[in-house]
Amino acid sequence: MDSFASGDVQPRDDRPAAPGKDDLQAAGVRAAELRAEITRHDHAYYVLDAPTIPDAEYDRLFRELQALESAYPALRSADSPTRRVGGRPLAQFAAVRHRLPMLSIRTETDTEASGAHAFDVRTRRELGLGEGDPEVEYAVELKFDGLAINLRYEHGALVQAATRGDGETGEDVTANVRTMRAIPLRLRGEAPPVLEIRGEIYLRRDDFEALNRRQAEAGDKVFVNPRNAAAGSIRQLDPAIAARRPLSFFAYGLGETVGWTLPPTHAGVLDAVAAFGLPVCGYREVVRGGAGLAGFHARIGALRETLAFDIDGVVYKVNALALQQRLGFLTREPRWAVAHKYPAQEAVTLLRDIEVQVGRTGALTPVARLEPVFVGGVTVTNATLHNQDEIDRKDVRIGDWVIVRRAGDVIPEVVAPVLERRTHELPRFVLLEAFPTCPVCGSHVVRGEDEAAARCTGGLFCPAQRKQALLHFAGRRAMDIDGLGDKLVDQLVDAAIVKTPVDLYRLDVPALAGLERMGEKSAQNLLAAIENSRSTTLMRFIFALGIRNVGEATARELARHFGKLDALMAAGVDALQQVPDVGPIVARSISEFFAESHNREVIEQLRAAGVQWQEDEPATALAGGFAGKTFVLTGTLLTLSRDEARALIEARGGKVAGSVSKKTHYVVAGAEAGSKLDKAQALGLAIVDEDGLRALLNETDMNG
Ligand SMILES: NC(=O)c1ccc[n+]([C@@H]2O[C@H](COP(=O)([O-])OP(=O)(O)OC[C@H]3O[C@@H](n4cnc5c(N)ncnc54)[C@H](O)[C@@H]3O)[C@@H](O)[C@H]2O)c1
Ligand SMILES: [Zn+2]
Repeated sequence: MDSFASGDVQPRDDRPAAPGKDDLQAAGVRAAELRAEITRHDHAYYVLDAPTIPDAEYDRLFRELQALESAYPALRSADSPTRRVGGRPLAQFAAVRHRLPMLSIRTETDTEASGAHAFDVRTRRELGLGEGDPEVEYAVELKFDGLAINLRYEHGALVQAATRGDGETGEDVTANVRTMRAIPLRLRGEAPPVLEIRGEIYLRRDDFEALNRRQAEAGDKVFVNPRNAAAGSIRQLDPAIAARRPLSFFAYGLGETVGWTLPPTHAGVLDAVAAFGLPVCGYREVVRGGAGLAGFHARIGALRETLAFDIDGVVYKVNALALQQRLGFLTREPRWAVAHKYPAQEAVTLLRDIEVQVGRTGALTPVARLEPVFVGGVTVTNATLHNQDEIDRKDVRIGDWVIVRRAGDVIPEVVAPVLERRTHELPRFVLLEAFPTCPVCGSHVVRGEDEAAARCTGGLFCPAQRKQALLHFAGRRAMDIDGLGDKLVDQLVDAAIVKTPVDLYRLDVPALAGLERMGEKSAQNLLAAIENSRSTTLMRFIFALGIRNVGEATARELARHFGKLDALMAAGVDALQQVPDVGPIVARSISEFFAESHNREVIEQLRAAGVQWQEDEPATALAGGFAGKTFVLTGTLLTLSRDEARALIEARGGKVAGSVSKKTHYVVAGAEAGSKLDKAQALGLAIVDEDGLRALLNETDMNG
């Protein structure tokens, strides 16, 4: 077991009375380990904008080191990460020496209201306030999850924008920041000679998702979270790229000011900053005492998920600037402010296994079985992996350490594997290999080219799909069983009275009598409706089967084309594609459905139970000469309109498709044929002109 998993040490404020020599030695070894580890993560996070562990894990390491250093003062060293802010600035940017250092904020424990009260108690103590003294006033705001920036305005004009860097020296990112619409190039109103405004550059969640979609489509790097996307956008060298990134900004404080009379409170400062034309977040208040802080923490916690942007907590600041001055600073943080975080939404744990869940429509969702982990306020043991594409994209494998995310009431998900902790090669997970058959019903599992999900094909039989299948079967446009709605289907299935549609035809009054709110009269009505449905049409019956991709219109065409159910059930993919509107995807769904023996059994049982319809002779095509042949029409034909050409081809059993693919048999090219012709040539397809088409038509007519 390595350091992340064992990093559960809580900070200790009181030192042990007399640490033994061995303790000190062990603590020294651990502290050195932690420093190396933290330094590595600092680099990944601050310099590369690409962290490899969740913040909560990092915070745990950091607190453990702080606790060790406070317990064993001998271990303190000036170069410890606990003494420093942020990371080293990148050398590609010009260095900016901050007039006033840009610090970090102390973080209070994330347990309920205690963090709020602890800060209030400490502040009162440090200000020397006693019990009789009034409550301290605090300005409270959100802790935005982005990147700190210092904006320097001289005589109202933006002259420089700098990152925090290591707190003393930041990076000059003026050119990039100038492209941001949220940041005014000129202040409104009467501006002082020097005014430095500090705030956070961040990305809204929707902007972040759109950005990642664009990145993925362009084959570019996808960002882990909005914070890293914002930091990566500001800290790159081409302002044209920064200009295309949808960055937002909130001001939360000041740097150097010259020639400006400051308002007496922090809240007043933010009002003034807003009046200068900078965005200031509306979620801020002035409250009193620990209870006031705790109240704000709870209010924001409740609406956190509904915000348009990520926050990781709230920030409490002593409101009066005079008191802020009295409190002053520690090495890396002011004494007058703390961040009070919310329970972490991400954690690292072991992926023990991948199982699948079968949904109401037969879709198989891979589910991660996890070593239990506390995240987002609850213990999580399962998380969704969505589908095979997501597993491939994230490259998640059984045996990996994975980052798990649980935000609000959202289903926990596996975000990514921690690749650096994959110590030996693990096999890739392939859902169709792990689950060739449905774990619920044993029917075979398929995955269409058109969709991300793998599916159980046993639609009529599979217990997971039972309710959905019965509802569809009984629907008005299907078997039209009046009175068989959601509630009744739930009752019948939950009481195991009905498993497949066949069981409907075996119901009687005694079986129904036991159900809640089912009187004798309604039982009889239902039975009459079921009885009525025994006599139906082939089209309704086909539709009622609930074959994927087969709607009412397709069911009608199938019934017309095949005339008999057995002919439809025996048809292969090619024969199915002769039916109007049936393309390869629909043909595949149909043939997979009938290939599943569980479905065939249910159909046989339905027929045996007396479900019947009128069967017809198959509709015959004029001539079958073009059967199985796909044509694409392009350009203008001389004597035929497109519709006429199409009708002639279809009358002979051929199909006309809209686009050229490897599966196209003939491309009919008229005058001014464009890209379709180019593509046909590139694919080496048979290309005919209008005369050629006529010749083909004649030929089939003679042979047919
Ligand atoms: N995952 C990793 O590998 C990794 C590595 C390093 C740091 N981190 C994370 O970075 C954070 C520590 O970094 P930090 O020192 O920048 O501290 P911090 O981000 O927790 O707090 C200081 C920063 O908060 C920001 N802030 C947001 N809203 C504010 C407001 N209303 N008022 C004032 N400031 C506000 C400012 O940018 C300020 O610089 C932690 O959350 C830590 O988990 C993670
Ligand atoms: Zn199944």
